[in-house]
Amino acid sequence: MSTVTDDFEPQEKRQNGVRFRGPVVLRRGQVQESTTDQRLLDTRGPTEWLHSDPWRVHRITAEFVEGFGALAELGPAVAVFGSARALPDSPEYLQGVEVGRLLADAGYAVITGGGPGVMEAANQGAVKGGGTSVGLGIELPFEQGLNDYVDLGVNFRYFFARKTMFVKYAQGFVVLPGGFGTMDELFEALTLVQTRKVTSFPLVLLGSAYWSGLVRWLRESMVADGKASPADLALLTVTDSPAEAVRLIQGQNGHRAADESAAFAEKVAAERPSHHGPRGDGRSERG
Ligand SMILES: C/C(=C\CNc1ncnc2c1ncn2[C@@H]1O[C@H](COP(=O)(O)O)[C@@H](O)[C@H]1O)CO
Repeated sequence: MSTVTDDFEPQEKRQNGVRFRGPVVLRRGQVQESTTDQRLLDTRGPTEWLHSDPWRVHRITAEFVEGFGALAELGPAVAVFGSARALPDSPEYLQGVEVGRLLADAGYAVITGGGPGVMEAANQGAVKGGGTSVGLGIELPFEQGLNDYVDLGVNFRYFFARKTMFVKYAQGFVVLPGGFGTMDELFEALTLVQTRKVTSFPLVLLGSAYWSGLVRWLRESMVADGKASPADLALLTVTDSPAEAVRLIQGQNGHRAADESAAFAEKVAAERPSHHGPRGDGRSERG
């Protein structure tokens, strides 16, 4: 028989092997060792999950609604991606802090995946620069929670809902060295720009030593083999300088985010108390 309760239960949290589901605390054998994404995608699981999928749509919708609601008034923002495994004294972490700070200086809110490594670094930089530090966390089997530098955080169960938020609320991506997660985020954005689903969306790769091998492969294999065009490759810019990365973002956005921030703040103030104004950045709506 199909069960609908799971689709409306509150967000789950896990700490030291204990699972918290709203007011419910689960220990030992009661702890369910899978995430919502796993249960949605796992066709080998008990059939109740398959029958309850139609009801799950409500929870997916709620995740979009909560994300849109939390980020609607963010103003100009840039997403920073990179390895969850970068250690605090690594060059990547230090560059993440620097780029987060410079983006904040330039008037951008900084959006990350809210996790450790480069995400934490960029959030730390945003805080240091006096900017808005945003983390869009994801429920993972080895969940670590939002890093301490996230000031505005939203936790997602579904990767696809979370990914929509990055593209919808950022004006560009700065991508530091990373693994599968970083590649996923980079190539999703590349595909959206290539197919003109998103326009004027700078994609800056920070760290030429790491990225040049990938760019070479894209040019010498993918483009050479006719699987993408040289113009598609030109959508990516590689730099070693966080300052240059921010300039590239500003250049493609056509104006300084600080100007937009001020205009946006005025617009929001004029529209209070409704708090439901448009994005105010002059860009078309995404997602
Ligand atoms: C693996 C570790 C922690 C995992 N925690 C994460 N929290 C939030 N977001 C994450 C996490 N891991 C991956 N992501 C997303 O993918 C990108 C980084 O993945 P990569 O494979 O490390 O490149 C990142 O931008 C996130 O959006 C700690 O050991």
